[in-house]
Amino acid sequence: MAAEGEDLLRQRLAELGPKPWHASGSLQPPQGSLTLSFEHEGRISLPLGAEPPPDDALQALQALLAAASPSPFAKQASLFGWGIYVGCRGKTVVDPSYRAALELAPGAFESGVALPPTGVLAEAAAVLAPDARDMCAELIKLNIYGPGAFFKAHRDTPMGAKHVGSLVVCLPCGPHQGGDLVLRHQGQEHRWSTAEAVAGAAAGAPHLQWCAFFADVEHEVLPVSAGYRLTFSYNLYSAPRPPAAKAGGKRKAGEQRGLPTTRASLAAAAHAPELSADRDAPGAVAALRTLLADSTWHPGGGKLGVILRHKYAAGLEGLRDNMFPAALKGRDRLLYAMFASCGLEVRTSPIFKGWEEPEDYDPYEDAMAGLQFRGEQGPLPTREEWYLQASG
Ligand SMILES: O=C(O)CCC(=O)C(=O)O
Ligand SMILES: [Fe+2]
Repeated sequence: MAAEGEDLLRQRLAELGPKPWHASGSLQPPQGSLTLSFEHEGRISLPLGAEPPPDDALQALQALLAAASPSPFAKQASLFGWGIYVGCRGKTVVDPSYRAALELAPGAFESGVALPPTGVLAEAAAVLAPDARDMCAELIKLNIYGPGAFFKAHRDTPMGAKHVGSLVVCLPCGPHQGGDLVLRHQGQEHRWSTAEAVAGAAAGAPHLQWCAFFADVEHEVLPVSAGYRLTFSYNLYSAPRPPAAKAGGKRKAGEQRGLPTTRASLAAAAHAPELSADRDAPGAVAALRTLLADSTWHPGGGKLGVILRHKYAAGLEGLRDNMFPAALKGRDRLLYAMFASCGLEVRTSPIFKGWEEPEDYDPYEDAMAGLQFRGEQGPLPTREEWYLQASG
């Protein structure tokens, strides 16, 4: 009876798909704010204007391209722990077969729109970090994608325990083709077509388009086939200001980079799509309640183990003490809500694998192969059972 109940709970948990892991929107910038000033008194006003753009707009664009440099990207040497993502900064390299785009560092330009409006932060926070008291955005760079530019699939460099995700804001430069941002997470794909968004908004006043996603979401910018696609990249932190880089690091405090930091009135995000265990996981909640009501099921108490689906850039203590459960993302947050609403005590129990293991190495599969090889008798432990044992 209890064994059947456990099977049903396992099945219901497996059926839970990923919960919100990206958000997007559009907004009209304050009038006159869509200008970028850069070196040698360069200045460009967006949008570029009629199609084809007037000569002075094209000249300004050429000057912007001349001021920009090829975008490097961080080749990541990362260590993945189970449930926890300990990011190690990799080497930053320029490799045009991986990322062909131009960029301007925050200190190299000024703009009236580099600061994302509070509304964007509040909307992004409502989806990505509903419990966060603060949310700030740290401008990383201005990306410039001309014809042929792209950025292959990657994950952004994890920036510590308060790093929630990335925000990309597309500027209304003019029509472009291609350049979709494709997000992938746990078998799901979301395509953010900046070309369509820009074209859709072109009829009325120019709009800024934005898209935010968790830091562990893989994403890729497909090749731009015509026109120019200008975006700002930001890191989002659940903190009032970005963390200062370590001594000796390239970056000092965010403010010293002249970066915008916004404290959002997050409470204003009234339409926060709060996760509710009863609404979003009714089958799993029912299965768990039935089990809990069964007096033959672990009469003296027991442990249930569920593997986190997201990766977290946090030390062990960070995830266990400071950030748990506020930092939990998407489906992990839902699971927490579900267990807590049934009166269970919930905690994280980190499980590590070695530094040398490849990213897709699964210690469970390895251990099971070992057991089978040795001809062990009896049913093999489930993944959850094995991890629970392994974590002590
Ligand atoms: O421009 C975009 O849409 C994405 C940029 C990006 O992925 C990055 O800067 O890491
Ligand atoms: Fe990225």
